Amino acid sequence: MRKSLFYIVFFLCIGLSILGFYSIEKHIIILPFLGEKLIAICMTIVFIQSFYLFTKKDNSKAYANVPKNNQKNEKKSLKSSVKLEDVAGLEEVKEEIMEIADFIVNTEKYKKIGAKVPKGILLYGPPGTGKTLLASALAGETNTEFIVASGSEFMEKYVGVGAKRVRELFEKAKEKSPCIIFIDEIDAIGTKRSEEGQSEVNQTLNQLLTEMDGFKLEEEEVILVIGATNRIDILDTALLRPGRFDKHIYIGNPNKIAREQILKVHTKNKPLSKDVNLESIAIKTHGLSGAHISSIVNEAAILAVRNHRDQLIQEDFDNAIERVIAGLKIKNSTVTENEKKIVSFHEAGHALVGNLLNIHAIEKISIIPTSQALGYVLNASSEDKYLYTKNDLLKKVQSILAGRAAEEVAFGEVTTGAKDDLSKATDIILGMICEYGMSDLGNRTFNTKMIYGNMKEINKELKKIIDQCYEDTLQLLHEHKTCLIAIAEYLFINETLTGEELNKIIQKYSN
Ligand SMILES: Nc1ncnc2c1ncn2[C@@H]1O[C@H](COP(=O)(O)OP(=O)(O)OP(=O)(O)O)[C@@H](O)[C@H]1O
Ligand SMILES: [Zn+2]
Repeated sequence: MRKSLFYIVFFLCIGLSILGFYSIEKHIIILPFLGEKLIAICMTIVFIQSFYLFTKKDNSKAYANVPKNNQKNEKKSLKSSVKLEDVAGLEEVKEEIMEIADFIVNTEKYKKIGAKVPKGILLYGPPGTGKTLLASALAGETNTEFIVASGSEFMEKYVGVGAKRVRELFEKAKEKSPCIIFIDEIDAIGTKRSEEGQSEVNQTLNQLLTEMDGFKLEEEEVILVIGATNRIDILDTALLRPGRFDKHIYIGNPNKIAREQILKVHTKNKPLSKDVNLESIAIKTHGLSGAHISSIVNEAAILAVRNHRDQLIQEDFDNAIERVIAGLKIKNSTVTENEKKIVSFHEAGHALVGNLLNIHAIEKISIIPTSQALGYVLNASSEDKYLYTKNDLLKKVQSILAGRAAEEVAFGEVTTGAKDDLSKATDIILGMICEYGMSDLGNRTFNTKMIYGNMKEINKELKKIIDQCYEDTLQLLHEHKTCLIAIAEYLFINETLTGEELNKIIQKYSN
């Protein structure tokens, strides 16, 4: 509106000036009010407007280089045909997703009672584990529009373009409500904001935060934003706050049972020969993701065609596994059977000692490799504790050393797998000696200078405490060796173990 008024005045003034000059030149009166004064005013206005037009920062030029289809960021929304039955394994996650589906389908029910419908869910975990698949299954189950975007497509070298695209994305979503926006690789826009530089990243993230805070939805409108990332650790904490992505769901690599289920889903429409044993394929694909398994099945089918067979045989799968694993070269992607056995004992040791010394409730034990470790014990979050007795700390050290001790009890020798454990145990004991006055060196602290001055005594004390803890742990594990073996065997076969299953095994063997 303001723009058109600008041009009306501009052309009107040009017209009047031309008419004015013409009438002066020809000595005729075209318009009675068109005197020299008015001509001068019109020319001044034209001059000012032309000056403005030439000097104005031309934003449209900046956008001109942005590829045409991106300029409008035309996002297609679509109905997803994926259903939860297409997502194999991930039983607990599926349950959570079904609860969220109920929020979307029966919004009224929740709004009536004053319950807030979740705005954002963050799915995080290693690549290829089915995050995208889950989001589209949620859209499929609820029959809602599904808008897919990727964090990287909001990143442009032109400042402001990313923010504009985020705005357009949400406008589109409001039109399509009820709708699910899926933003893959959200870390591309959601990294921690920097003080200076990277203003494009900052602006785009700020826009996303504003949109999520502000989506002022009409009564019947429902928009759910699902973000996916492999790197939750680098996300800006502002994104994870309540009201934004406040629900975080971890999606890890599948265990053996889940891998077998994924194999079943992906071989459903493929002719398999009788010799194909999905369980044995599941065992051989330890540490691989759902995406890897899907490509193994596809590779096996290609091999069958190449060999002029109309059925997939076990050999096709074995060769496909080799090819996929060889092509991966990912650290920890798969471990040998022997390593898997050692890791089973190592993690069983941590879990058993943690339980026997009553340190913390255990939620889950896993020997599925991640990029950080070959296995892990996940503690159930208990209430925060700020004060520890000397005995608490010694027990903690024992549970940390229990991985290595279990290796020694089972195999008579230790591996390099306890590197991190040793460094954690050392840190705790150094704290006991130098910060908390909990050693035979007395009720005192040591500052850095003093540590250098008393290095020998501190080292001696450290060795004494850590050796004693290790001895105690070894003894405890020897006493409960049958139980240790039972846990390790269960882990070896099933790859994951819940706290409940662990308690059952311990109860069975400790009587
Ligand atoms: N649980 C599963 N059940 C069935 N198929 C799966 C499962 N997990 C992964 N897949 C297969 O792997 C493919 C890739 O999965 P998806 O794209 O959902 O992974 P992602 O976690 O989003 O990966 P990224 O983090 O790399 O984006 C899927 O299309 C599917 O074929
Ligand atoms: Zn360990």
